[in-house]
Amino acid sequence: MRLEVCLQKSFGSFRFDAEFRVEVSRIGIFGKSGSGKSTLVGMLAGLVHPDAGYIRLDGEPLYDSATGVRLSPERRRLAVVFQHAHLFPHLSVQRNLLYGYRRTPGHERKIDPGAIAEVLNITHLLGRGVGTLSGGERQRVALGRAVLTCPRFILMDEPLTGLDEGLKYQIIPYLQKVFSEFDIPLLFISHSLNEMRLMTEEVLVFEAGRLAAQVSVEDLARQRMASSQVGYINLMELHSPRPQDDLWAYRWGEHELVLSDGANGGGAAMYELSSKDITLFKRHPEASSARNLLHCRVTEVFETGNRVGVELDCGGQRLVSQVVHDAARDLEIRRGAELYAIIKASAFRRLY
Ligand SMILES: Nc1ncnc2c1ncn2[C@@H]1O[C@H](COP(=O)(O)OP(=O)(O)OP(=O)(O)O)[C@@H](O)[C@H]1O
Repeated sequence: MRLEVCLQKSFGSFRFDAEFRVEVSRIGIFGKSGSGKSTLVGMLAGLVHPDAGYIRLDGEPLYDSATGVRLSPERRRLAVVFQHAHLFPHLSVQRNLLYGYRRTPGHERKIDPGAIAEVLNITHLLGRGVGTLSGGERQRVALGRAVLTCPRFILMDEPLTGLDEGLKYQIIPYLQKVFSEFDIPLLFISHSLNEMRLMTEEVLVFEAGRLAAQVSVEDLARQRMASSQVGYINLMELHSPRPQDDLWAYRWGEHELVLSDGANGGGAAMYELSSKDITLFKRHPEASSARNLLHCRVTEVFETGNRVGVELDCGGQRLVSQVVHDAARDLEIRRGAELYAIIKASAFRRLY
């Protein structure tokens, strides 16, 4: 997908004014409350009328103030999923799901309703009224309904905000599966960095209606490290745990990691580990209460506020740690240096 945008819009003293071009299929829109994220979504979807500018999708103008093109929301063939699912309360889950599908011309219907219901794990809910659904189930139905219209891309405006942490992380694997299996481009709005990292590749950062940066999601995570209380969050997908005393052992590249919070079921689980919870040693420490001692090599050193960010290669796996400048000097941290990283079993937090 190629999306080219140049838009201006004023609401009283607020002015949105941005120009960008993206060619990846998972785009993030990141920014504080009031920075203009929903205004952009509204203009892309055709729900908010811009003052001037253009929107081109794969070269086709959806809006162009210079030539007078202004496609209606239906003709843009984009789908929007909002924070609140906006399901039709008088229709069953099945009829909600099929609402857009039935209105989509036959030759554009590329996705089987049964397949999407299965991926979203809502097959058992099809006969139910939507009033009986949990928040997470409602969002899965809303996403299914959007996907079944076979849109050219899906705009998700803070779809997980308002759900509690546990529920949010239960839904993310479903979202990931939908977007990888059905190959639909995604524009995902959130002010959660973790959500961005799990859902997108490239991020447009908005500040007060202006595009402040267009960066890879990894660069965004590093840039935010200094201002975040939790530093850099290492996201680690771990598989097939093995019980070890009352802890869990996971193979991780050439190493084995020992965690106190092991996943039941044995499938893939996503963990987060803060850069602040990794202690570095220059030499092998003889004994430690921490259960994880990893031999690693420094692959990159970068400044992050008044700390030094240290990217490590730990037996083929990547980890980002952080130290103060004095510690970086004592440890003689530089690219290629060999170090030991120590991590407590309790430092890993399971997301899903
Ligand atoms: N229809 C409108 N009329 C007047 N002002 C509006 C309208 N829509 C948005 N605004 C203003 O435009 C600014 C940007 O709003 P917008 O909803 O785009 O921000 P946002 O980044 O999506 O915020 P949030 O994260 O809180 O949803 C805000 O100051 C908002 O009050």
